[in-house]
Amino acid sequence: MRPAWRVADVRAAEEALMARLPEGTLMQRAAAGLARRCALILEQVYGAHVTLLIGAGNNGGDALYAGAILARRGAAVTAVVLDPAKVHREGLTALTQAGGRAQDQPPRTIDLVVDGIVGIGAKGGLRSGAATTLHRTLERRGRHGQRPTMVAVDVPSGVDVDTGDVPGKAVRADVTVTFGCLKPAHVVGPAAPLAGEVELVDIGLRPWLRADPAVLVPDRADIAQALPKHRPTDEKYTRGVVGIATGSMTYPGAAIMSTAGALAGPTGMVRYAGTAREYVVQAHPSVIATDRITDAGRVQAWVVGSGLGTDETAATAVRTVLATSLPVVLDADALNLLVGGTMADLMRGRSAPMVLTPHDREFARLAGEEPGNDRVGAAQKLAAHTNAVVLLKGDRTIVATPSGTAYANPTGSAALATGGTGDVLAGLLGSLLAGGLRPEVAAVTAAYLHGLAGREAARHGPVTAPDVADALRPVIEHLTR
Ligand SMILES: NC(=O)C1=CN([C@@H]2O[C@H](COP(=O)(O)OP(=O)(O)OC[C@H]3O[C@@H](n4cnc5c(N)ncnc54)[C@H](O)[C@@H]3O)[C@@H](O)[C@H]2O)[C@@H](O)CC1
Ligand SMILES: [K+]
Repeated sequence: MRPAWRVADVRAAEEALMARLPEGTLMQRAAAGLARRCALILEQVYGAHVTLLIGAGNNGGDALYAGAILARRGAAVTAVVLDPAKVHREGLTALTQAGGRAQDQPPRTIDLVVDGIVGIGAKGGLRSGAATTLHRTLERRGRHGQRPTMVAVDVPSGVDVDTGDVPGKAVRADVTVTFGCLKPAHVVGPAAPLAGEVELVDIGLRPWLRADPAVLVPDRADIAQALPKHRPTDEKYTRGVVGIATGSMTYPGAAIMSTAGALAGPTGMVRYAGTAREYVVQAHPSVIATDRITDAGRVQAWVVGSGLGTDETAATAVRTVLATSLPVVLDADALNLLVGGTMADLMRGRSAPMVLTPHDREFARLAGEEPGNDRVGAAQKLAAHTNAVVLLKGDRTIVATPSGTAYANPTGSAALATGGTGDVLAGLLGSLLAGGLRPEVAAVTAAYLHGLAGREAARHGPVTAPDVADALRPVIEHLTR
């Protein structure tokens, strides 16, 4: 897992580390890493036109020192200083001594922009002067008429570093070069896609980061390790049998899609219980189907909700599943049925794992308020309140546990914003729970695989939920090979 830390924790670590080093060491390390990446992007530094956007703090200092390194290698470096009274003096001197220059407007030709407007000292959206300069800069073109490459220093300026919120205008970077550790804005919220590709430069900070990370990001190896490995001695109950209680005569598609998600997972068998049974068996002949949950036979986890509707039959289904001592995924309509009343009591009384999978509107109904600007905090709060793992869907899906650990999924894809893909996710998650994964591991794994499957499906054109379900098996196979 790749951890990301909040600003206060980064500052504390930097202070502890800086106390043992000659002044300016960290900035030199940061600038060296930044210049190295810019040089890689430019391929040929000599003769390249580099513009530095310089704000009032050390973020600008990093950019100025990196600019000095590039100027010494023959780049034409121009610093556009937003507030000359508050510029990083030593950095500016280093730049001019290396042959760079400072002015208040962007030059005509720009191959590469270094965004040193603001870093972890940011408050609110980009200020108006900075936004105007950014706008002008983005109108410029490179030596070959191309759009300039944007490299953000530490974070794209204008984002809220701790929450990943984007309160106003902000830089959209192609590459962000960050120092010491990732910050939440790189991995959650609307800020995450603005960071582009994130490169982490080691400045020796890691041993000094003593606080718990704000959020953890799984990578391929984590997911490959989490996935159950099949053994020759396996039978269906060691692989996990999952029960699906979704869909209805009105919404049979939800039942078919959640079953498809479950079948794509590492399950030994899928049982279905509900009024859409005939449709499900037609679409998936290997599924054992009954009308009622109580007749379903032995399962090791339940998925309930999507397409059930909210009538009495649906409420009975949710109640019946919650009354078992099995792990449960509560999705879609089940979440709406949880709002208020006896369901909440049933949830509180359970000791078996539960995973809630809301999108924003379902979250708002459940929590009584929108997820808001701090999606990690919101998911953590709902998880603590419901005693369930919460998987808050989004471009960067968040998984939060009742004890406060949070994960951000890095494989999100706009392709997944289409009807029925949530059903596939819930089914897959159920099959991972039935396979014995801890609920937060199952949720993180399901989100990751689902995102990869969405990307894979999108390579062949517009994506439908069946495409995502179909893409899951090869994605899982590839990952575990
Ligand atoms: N603290 C350290 O040890 C290190 C810090 N480094 C760099 O220093 C940065 C932090 O430096 P600072 O603490 O000086 O803070 P910043 O440089 O991030 O920002 C502070 C300045 O930005 C202005 N500002 C705040 N919000 C703004 C907004 N929304 N729009 C426009 N301007 C805004 C403020 O007036 C303030 O003067 C890091 O992000 C990193 O780039 C690196 O050199 C590595 C070491
Ligand atoms: K920046």
